Amino acid sequence: MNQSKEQRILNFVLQNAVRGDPCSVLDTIDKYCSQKEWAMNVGDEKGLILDKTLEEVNPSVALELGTYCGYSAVRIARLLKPGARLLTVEFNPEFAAIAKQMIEFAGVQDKVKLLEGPSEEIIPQLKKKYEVGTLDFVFLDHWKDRYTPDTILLQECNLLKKGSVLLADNIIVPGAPEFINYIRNNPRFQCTNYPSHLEYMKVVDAMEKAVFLG
Ligand SMILES: O=C(CSCCNC(=O)c1cc(-c2ccc(F)cc2)cc(O)c1O)c1ccc(O)c(O)c1
Ligand SMILES: [Mg+2]
Repeated sequence: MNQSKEQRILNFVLQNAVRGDPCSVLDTIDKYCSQKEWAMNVGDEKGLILDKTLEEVNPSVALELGTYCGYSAVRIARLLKPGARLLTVEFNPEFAAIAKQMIEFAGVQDKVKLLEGPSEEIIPQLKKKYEVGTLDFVFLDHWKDRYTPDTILLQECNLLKKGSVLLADNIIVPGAPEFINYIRNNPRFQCTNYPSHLEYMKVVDAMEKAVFLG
């Protein structure tokens, strides 16, 4: 059976990146996806916005919604302080299997817990089943029409505290208009827009940061 694009990306990393070196894994994925096959990783340009936000927040507990091949999980985990951890949620079992191998090859598996299933089922389990108190940082990069309901669910589950930071990918492409309307008109969030480009393309995109005010 012919391989999926995600399997081809993983194989290219296994054959060309340095095991245990997260930066080498990121550079290798970016090289493949800009030169051979486009894929929906946050990428190198928006990845810098993710890096800067993480350096500001320096989270102890981070959540990612939408793991895909594990590019942003590796990107986040490489910047976490000792003892900090990332929980990443992936709905698609094929993507989760690829991401698991990608995370292990990069050597960040001790910092990352990959949770397979729909975010709406996993978020309500975070406190009891995954021993989460509150989340310092949340990266939204899954179905764009889930950004708003999952942000509401995070609040309902008391997973956000004053100062928790949400960072959302793809504000313009594919777009998350109802999320932007919700979060910018919600007095409990302080929002900042970061113009950028769609990964590996000249197409305009943006990220949105939203700080929970408590
Ligand atoms: O992972 C998923 C769903 S698929 C990945 C979402 N991401 C995108 O769709 C996505 C798409 C594009 C893009 C595609 C075609 C274009 F022409 C242009 C842009 C770019 C991105 O950066 C993206 O992130 C998931 C996880 C957990 C759940 O609980 C759940 O329900 C779902
Ligand atoms: Mg994205």
